[in-house]
Amino acid sequence: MLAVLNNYKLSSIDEHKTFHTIGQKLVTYFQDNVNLQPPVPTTLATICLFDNVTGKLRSIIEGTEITSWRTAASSLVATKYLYFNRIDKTTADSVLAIIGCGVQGRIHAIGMCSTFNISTINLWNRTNSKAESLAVELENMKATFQNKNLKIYVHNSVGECVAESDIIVTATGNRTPLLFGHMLKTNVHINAVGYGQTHHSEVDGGVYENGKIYVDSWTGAEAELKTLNYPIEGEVGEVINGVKETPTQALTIFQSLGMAVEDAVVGQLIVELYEKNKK
Ligand SMILES: NC(=O)C1=CN([C@@H]2O[C@H](COP(=O)(O)OP(=O)(O)OC[C@H]3O[C@@H](n4cnc5c(N)ncnc54)[C@H](O)[C@@H]3O)[C@@H](O)[C@H]2O)C=CC1
Ligand SMILES: O=C([O-])C1=[NH+]CCC1
Repeated sequence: MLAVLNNYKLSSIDEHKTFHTIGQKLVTYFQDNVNLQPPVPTTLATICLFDNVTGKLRSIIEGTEITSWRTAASSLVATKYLYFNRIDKTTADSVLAIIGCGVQGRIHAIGMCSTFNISTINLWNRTNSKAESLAVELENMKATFQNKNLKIYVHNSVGECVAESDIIVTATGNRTPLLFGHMLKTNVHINAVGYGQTHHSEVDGGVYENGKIYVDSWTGAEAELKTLNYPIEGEVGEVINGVKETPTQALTIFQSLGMAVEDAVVGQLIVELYEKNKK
């Protein structure tokens, strides 16, 4: 995944300076890593930054943690613009479902509950004990969440987990659909994050058929969603910029692909912070 970005600002570093970045991320996904002792993350990443004048390698950054946070951050932005902007916020009492409680499921749960007024979180994982562990961790973090009275439930089936949920995150490596239309209530937003056989493996075609699909990047979608046989409405960025209207339809899907620009910019920020603190 290669990114070239010119003329952008990192206001937390210097609001007047303009940055130029060439970055590349290498990412691997080895599902059996969880069975090692001690376990190793299944998704591992390394980010390289290159000098934009000479092309010379400038920094190599451990990118696993960056991948987790930037992926959850994209889903948070998508949820804000595709879901929270279409509902009546005064009566909003949103219920979140996390399908797959690994690294991504955990970070999405923490990010969503820290950012939005989530009253209930429903958890499901193939191995139930992992969902139970996340439930304990979230219980201990409640004081830091927007809604301090958050209710946390662990479910034995995906259907039970999503039945009352408004916002759903799918973050498994499942190669066949787990989420079907008949399981969903109306007015739901889905963040489809996991990569199985394809990016759209976790969600059944019937859900895509009845929903409005948004992506992080058209370029990514052209390469990585060739087998998705349903129309894509637009990029989340196009909704943010007002090029596309905020959806009013009840079912929206953010098909998360992951963008190299996210990794390159966060990588650049970390290098700048490192160099600033060295001085
Ligand atoms: N869209 C994006 O930008 C990104 C997507 N991903 C993808 O998200 C998914 C999750 O990544 P991580 O949380 O890092 O992995 P992880 O291995 O930490 O978590 C995956 C969870 O899903 C469960 N799971 C795995 N295979 C399953 C299956 N066949 N059926 C049901 N449950 C299953 C596991 O029990 C585990 O708890 C992966 O497919 C990964 O490739 C990861 C990073 C970025
Ligand atoms: O953007 C990314 O890092 C990934 N997308 C799918 C798996 C990892």
